[in-house]
Amino acid sequence: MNAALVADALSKSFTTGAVRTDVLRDLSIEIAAGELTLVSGPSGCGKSTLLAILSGLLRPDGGRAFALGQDLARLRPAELERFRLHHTGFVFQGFNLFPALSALEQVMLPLGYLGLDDAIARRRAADALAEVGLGSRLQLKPAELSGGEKQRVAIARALAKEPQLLFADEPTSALDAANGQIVIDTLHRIARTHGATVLCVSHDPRLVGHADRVLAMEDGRILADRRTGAPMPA
Ligand SMILES: Nc1ncnc2c1ncn2[C@@H]1O[C@H](COP(=O)(O)OP(=O)(O)OP(=O)(O)O)[C@@H](O)[C@H]1O
Repeated sequence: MNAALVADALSKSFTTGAVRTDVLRDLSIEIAAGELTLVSGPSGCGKSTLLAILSGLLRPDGGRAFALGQDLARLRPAELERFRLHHTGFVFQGFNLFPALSALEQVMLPLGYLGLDDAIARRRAADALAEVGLGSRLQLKPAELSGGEKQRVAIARALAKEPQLLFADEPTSALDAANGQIVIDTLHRIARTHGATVLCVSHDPRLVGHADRVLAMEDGRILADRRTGAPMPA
């Protein structure tokens, strides 16, 4: 398999006071390139922790995490930062937008960190916003956008970097059914048309039918792993 992400016997615990919680227990999984993989499971089962380790935000206690063939533990902090800047995009539940910036400026910002010149960044950002259906909303600030539109700005911001890896943590949980549907269709289309590997963590059952593959997690382990044969979104 052409694996973009590999978890190899990952373990992770958190200790708060005298209480130790084993969050991941000897978890191994390979995530194929170019697919939308959904990690589902009850609250607290370790989904976000798995995503944080595979995206290099968090170090495991045991086992290894590989992204695009790179053993993340072997990267020094600055190298890891560069790897994440160049190869990964993130979409979070809370959108993480800057209140004072327009949709276009939000999307341009990380392109500036990548060193793109202003005109190229502007064009790429406008293209990404058009791709998520916000071509006519470029100048609006977060307060002027609906929840679904804000999440689509966040997706455009991740997409404009043209990352090989896109991580989404509960991207639809703050949205109503219709907007949640648009967001998941958009993520699915990104996986198909951009060849990006999308790893999405959610306990939203609406998402299951839209993923290529669903990993059901419980108590720090993968309990079930199934392909869904999801249709290509329109
Ligand atoms: N930094 C931390 N310090 C202490 N405990 C933590 C930390 N991060 C996560 N945990 C604990 O680890 C467990 C798993 O958390 P995680 O966020 O991975 O679960 P989840 O499946 O994503 O849950 P949810 O669906 O509610 O977001 C929880 O019990 C949580 O309280």
